[in-house]
Amino acid sequence: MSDIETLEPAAAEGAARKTLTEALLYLDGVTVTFDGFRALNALSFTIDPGEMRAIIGPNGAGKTTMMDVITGKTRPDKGDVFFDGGTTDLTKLDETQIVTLGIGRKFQKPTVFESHTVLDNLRLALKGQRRALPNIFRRETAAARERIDEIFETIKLTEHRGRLGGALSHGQKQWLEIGMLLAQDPRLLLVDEPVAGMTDAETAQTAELLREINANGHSVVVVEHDMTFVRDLGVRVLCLHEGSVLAEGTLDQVSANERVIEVYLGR
Ligand SMILES: Nc1ncnc2c1ncn2[C@@H]1O[C@H](COP(=O)(O)OP(=O)(O)OP(=O)(O)O)[C@@H](O)[C@H]1O
Repeated sequence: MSDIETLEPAAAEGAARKTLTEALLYLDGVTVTFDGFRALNALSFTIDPGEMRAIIGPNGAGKTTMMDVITGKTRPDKGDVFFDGGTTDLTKLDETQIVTLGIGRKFQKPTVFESHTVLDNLRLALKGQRRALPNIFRRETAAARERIDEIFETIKLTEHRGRLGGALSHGQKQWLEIGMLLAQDPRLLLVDEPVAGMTDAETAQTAELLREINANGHSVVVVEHDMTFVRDLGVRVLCLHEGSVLAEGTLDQVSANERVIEVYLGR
């Protein structure tokens, strides 16, 4: 056994872990190594059903790798990753199966179809209609139309539905993409730095949007560096560092943690 394999992180201050059967998402001892470098080091945390959680931490802390593990893009070397009260072992599923299970991911950069209308972007994303562009010309059911209207209300783009995706502002593209995720009705949304590059007003509106999505019953994990936004979310915060949990709690608790100040927030 090499030295690196013997290094286990200490339990983080403020950690409030649920048992396997209580948790929507359960990570225990998850380790990912790239060429001998530990991107995740015995990472353990849980997300409650219906919870929204913010994940912060310095560059290279392992936030992206953590999301890659949850979505099946990266396989852990060690550790457990379970969904839905321990019923589903995510390490045994591929990326498509994990999406089908109800875990949706929004990457940092918006990837809407720029040459299609905002409405067609959403139609394409609707469950069962994602296979090919010609699907958008099929007749929509009343239920699908109602769902599209609802999502437009939520993402506040109703009046922009006839515009081309490429004509939207950066913030509007991010909201449209969040709407496209919602069209798949995921139980858990993973959202990576949604407010990077947004104006202050867009940032505030995004916090409101995610709070509403969460209030509608979707669990949400948001990775973000913008502390004003994290404060606006008003949820429990997890700070990652060197691939494991450094601190967990309210934003006030986490930002008062000496180690978090030292490695991330600064004085
Ligand atoms: N495929 C890979 N091969 C080698 N090293 C990798 C790979 N992916 C990530 N890493 C390394 O693992 C560490 C964790 O990276 P990760 O991208 O998960 O951090 P992060 O917290 O998302 O950082 P950021 O805030 O900059 O996005 C980094 O040191 C990174 O260089």
